[in-house]
Amino acid sequence: MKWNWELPDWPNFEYDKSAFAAMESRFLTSSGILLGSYKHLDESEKTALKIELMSEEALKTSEIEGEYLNRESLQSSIRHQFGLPTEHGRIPPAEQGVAEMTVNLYETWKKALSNKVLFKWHSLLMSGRRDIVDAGCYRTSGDPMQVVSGHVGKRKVHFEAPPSDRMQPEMNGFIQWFNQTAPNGEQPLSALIRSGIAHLYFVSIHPFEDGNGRVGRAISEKALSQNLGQPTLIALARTIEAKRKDYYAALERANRKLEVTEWLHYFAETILEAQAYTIRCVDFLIEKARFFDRLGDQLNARQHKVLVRMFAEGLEGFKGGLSAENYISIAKTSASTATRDLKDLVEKGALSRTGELKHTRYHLNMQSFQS
Ligand SMILES: Nc1ncnc2c1ncn2[C@@H]1O[C@H](COP(=O)(O)OP(=O)(O)OP(=O)(O)O)[C@@H](O)[C@H]1O
Repeated sequence: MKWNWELPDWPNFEYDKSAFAAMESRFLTSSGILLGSYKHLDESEKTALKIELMSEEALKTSEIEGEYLNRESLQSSIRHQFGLPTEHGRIPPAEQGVAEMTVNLYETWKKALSNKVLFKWHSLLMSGRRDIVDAGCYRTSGDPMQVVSGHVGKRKVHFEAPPSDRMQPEMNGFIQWFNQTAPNGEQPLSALIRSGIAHLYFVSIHPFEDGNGRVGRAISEKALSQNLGQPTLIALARTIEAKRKDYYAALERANRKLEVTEWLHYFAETILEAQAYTIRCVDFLIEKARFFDRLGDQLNARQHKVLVRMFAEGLEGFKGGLSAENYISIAKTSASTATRDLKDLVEKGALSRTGELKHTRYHLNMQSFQS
């Protein structure tokens, strides 16, 4: 059976456009909501959110292929590139590279795609990799480029990409398609369809020796930013990573045909889910600001410190809730003071309490401050 790029109509992808009208309009509406909420944040909160979401994306896009990077180094590197103070010392090359690529993607979203941009991203991603022969250029190896899984003897080939000598013409075609389908191009496409085709089209060519998934996800985010007319902080890689198997399965079902409605459906759902996460992050920050506005002068220094620490855990919250022991260790106080402080926080509606005796746990009571 042939791969998609071996079919006579390659790369003319087909799909049922009408199947995406509702999702496209949901995407645009939610983008408007996001923008509206974002305006409620002050400058320092906006910066914190930007750094947090960008480093999470950099972390997760690497994790998809099993590369586990250091979160603090990523954050530090991103902060540094935005000219913000950092505490971290030397940043390892892998973290530095992906952080630089993430910032470049954010800052140059408007620019047309080109070989040069892709080469730059690739060389950044390959920073510190001595095993890569073709860094910052398309692959040249005469060996087949395959996506495989399993150990030797039980290897399964999920996909084989076009041979290396086709890379430059294939990529010229891809780049031309990407720029032509931009909102200001000759054949504009809607956001979700364009972003989804861009990803599948790019990973089907698989032009680099390594890093194709990461560059492919960056391309999809660039497409979304261009269609929205502003840089997105969409948690795409985070959402893909959370259901990594679905991602591989969706690609595998799509790579032998040019009818891509099913793939686009998977990808559009993923983008909407990613966008919903970003909205929750913004809402969380707004809620946090309201929470402290409301309670600020009623809190003692220990209570304030512990609540700040709980909020630092983000949307996922303090795993399993906060215990009295956690309070004692964060506030550096005695058991009796912790008991009194915690009781007071529950009475003030700042925390809710679950469990009894040594299983007692405390959770941020965000809902109680919603108007
Ligand atoms: N069946 C498939 N058909 C086409 N593309 C696939 C398939 N399965 C996986 N892929 C893509 O190939 C990528 C892996 O490509 P590659 O071998 O270059 O590793 P990588 O570049 O290190 O990946 P990543 O950037 O995600 O870490 C996946 O992330 C995915 O985007």
